[in-house]
Amino acid sequence: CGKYKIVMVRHGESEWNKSNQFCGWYDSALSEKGLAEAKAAAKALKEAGYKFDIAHTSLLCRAIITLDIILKEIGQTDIPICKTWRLNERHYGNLIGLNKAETAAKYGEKQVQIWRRSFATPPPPMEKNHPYYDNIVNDERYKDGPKKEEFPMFESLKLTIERTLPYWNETIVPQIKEGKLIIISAHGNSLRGIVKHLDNLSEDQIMALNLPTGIPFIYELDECMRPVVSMKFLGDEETVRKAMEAVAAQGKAK
Ligand SMILES: Cc1ccc(S(=O)(=O)Nc2cc3c(c(O)c2O)C(=O)c2ccccc2C3=O)cc1
Repeated sequence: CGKYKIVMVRHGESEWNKSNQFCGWYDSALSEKGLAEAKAAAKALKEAGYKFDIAHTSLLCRAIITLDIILKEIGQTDIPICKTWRLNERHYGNLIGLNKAETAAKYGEKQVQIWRRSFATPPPPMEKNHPYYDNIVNDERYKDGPKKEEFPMFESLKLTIERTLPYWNETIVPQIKEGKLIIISAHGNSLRGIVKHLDNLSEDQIMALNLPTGIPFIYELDECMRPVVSMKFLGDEETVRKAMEAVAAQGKAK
């Protein structure tokens, strides 16, 4: 087995996921289903009996509340919680708030297909007249970063990964090496950045990987931070089997 372990979990459905709207840095709450997914993740972690030393999460409440539900369930609400914009979901720019039909109507099906398949092509920047511009850009939760002049108005998956990995390498890895048992509660695309890095996945491989929501997974790492166990899902047999099948099937999807 590996020298080190780390637990990660992708938060569940948000209200804007439910209404099929691009969410990104908009602070959409967990839906009832998303809360239930957090509770299921919490039960799985309680079963597993991990004693965490520290937790990391984003500045968005859907990830923070998922973490809170987990820590309450396992009776570890006293551990330090580090919140960082670097674990935020990808910033979908001017698409934030649009649903599928509005996106296609505004930018065309062809452009949607290009964005859908690309690693480095960003969505259009959020404009000053965007309905949620002030809500996001002027939120005081960003007082400790990113700097005003570097505040993203859009992110490709590439840009998202490039701002998540420094946090992994400079903050989380040293804590793992100190022997801390860590839990990360974050988002589909920020967790993709960590998984891509750990398993040395290609751009195509990581774009094909949609992490299941509300199912904690473990990485066991050797002393050089190389995975000896990758993405081991936690939960009842049925949940774990379905998650593994879902991830395996994506890898094959052409
Ligand atoms: C809110 C929403 C819009 C479009 C869809 S989709 O059925 O067309 N599928 C889809 C669409 C996209 C994407 C996607 O993964 C997807 O499944 C993207 O990743 C994406 C990234 C940056 C800009 C635009 C997109 C994007 O339009 C699903 C949900």
